[in-house]
Amino acid sequence: MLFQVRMDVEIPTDLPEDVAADIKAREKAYSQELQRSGKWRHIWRVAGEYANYSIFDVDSNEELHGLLTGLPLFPYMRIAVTPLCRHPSSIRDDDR
Ligand SMILES: O=C(O)C[C@H]1C=CC(=O)O1
Repeated sequence: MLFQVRMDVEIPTDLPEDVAADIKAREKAYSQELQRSGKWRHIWRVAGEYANYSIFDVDSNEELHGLLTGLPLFPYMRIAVTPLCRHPSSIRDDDR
């Protein structure tokens, strides 16, 4: 199951810099591990914003929920999820 996910990050300005740096480092490792696993298929920065558009490929809504709530930055994010399905004109075999 494919989902487009938009993540907007809002780290409080009063969060100590070292704490924020640690969370971002753990977020990067978590994200890259999921990308290597194929669960997090794409990630794109929204130009000019601390936000991304991502594509997740998961087995269920529950799995997506678990992955998103496990993000180290989750407490500081607004997340919007859009379910996707194959477009009849797609020429890509892996769009499912
Ligand atoms: O930078 C972001 O968009 C937030 C988050 C998503 C992956 C990651 O490494 O950080």
